Amino acid sequence: MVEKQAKLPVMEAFYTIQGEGHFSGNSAYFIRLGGCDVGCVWCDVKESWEAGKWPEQSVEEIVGNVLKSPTRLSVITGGEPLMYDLNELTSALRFSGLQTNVETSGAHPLSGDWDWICFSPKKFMKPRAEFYEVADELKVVVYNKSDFKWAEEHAARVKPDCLLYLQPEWDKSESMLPEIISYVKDNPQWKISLQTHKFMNIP
Ligand SMILES: C[S@@+](CC[C@H](N)C(=O)[O-])C[C@H]1O[C@@H](n2cnc3c(N)ncnc32)[C@H](O)[C@@H]1O
Ligand SMILES: Nc1nc2[nH]cc(C(=O)O)c2c(=O)[nH]1
Ligand code: SF4
Ligand SMILES: [Mg+2]
Repeated sequence: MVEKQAKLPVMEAFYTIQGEGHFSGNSAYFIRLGGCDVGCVWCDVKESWEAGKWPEQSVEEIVGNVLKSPTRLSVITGGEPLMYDLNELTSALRFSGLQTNVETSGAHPLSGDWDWICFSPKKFMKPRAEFYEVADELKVVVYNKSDFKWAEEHAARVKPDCLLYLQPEWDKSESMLPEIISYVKDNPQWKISLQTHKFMNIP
């Protein structure tokens, strides 16, 4: 019997520098899967939302492209990548010696074997309870002052060793970055994550 291979809608796949969070500054190969139903009003990749717009690729094709780059770090993002069962993709990536990192809102069931889970919960769709157990990094986007209290509610639920990041919403940076700086000085368990790729003008 021939096993059916999973196909996934790939919006784009690119070799760049991880711009955000704990791995910021590391070279990384990004795989951006199309499709998201979370609906964040400030989402910086709204064109990803409609899954049907993007060509489907087999796991073999996806991994083959990653291996053309010299990096050993893969980052699966979207869209919301966990709208799909990612077991097959992550096993193939790991089999090829790649580190598997994911960027997720946690609004869909967890699948896949991950070396690093960046959990970025959203007000627009309640995250699932399992993500608090597995998150390596909690990355809360700060859009207004009420988001600090909201961030603490999630921080109270993650594992004690989960790293805590506040990331300014890109268009609100001018007003919110000073607030974030002050908050982190008063609450040093938090760190700042900036979208450094946007300053570097890279993908
Ligand atoms: C585009 S999302 C894709 C992955 C997943 N859907 C999620 O939201 O985590 C990648 C990261 O960018 C963040 N992000 C999206 N729009 C942003 C914006 N306008 N400013 C700052 N961060 C943003 C998200 O919170 C998430 O951490
Ligand atoms: N360079 C770079 N770093 C990133 N970190 C998270 C991103 C994402 O959109 O998931 C992202 C992205 O789009 N580009
Ligand atoms: S969950 Fe992620 S991809 Fe989906 S709308 Fe929110 S920021 Fe955008
Ligand atoms: Mg991005």
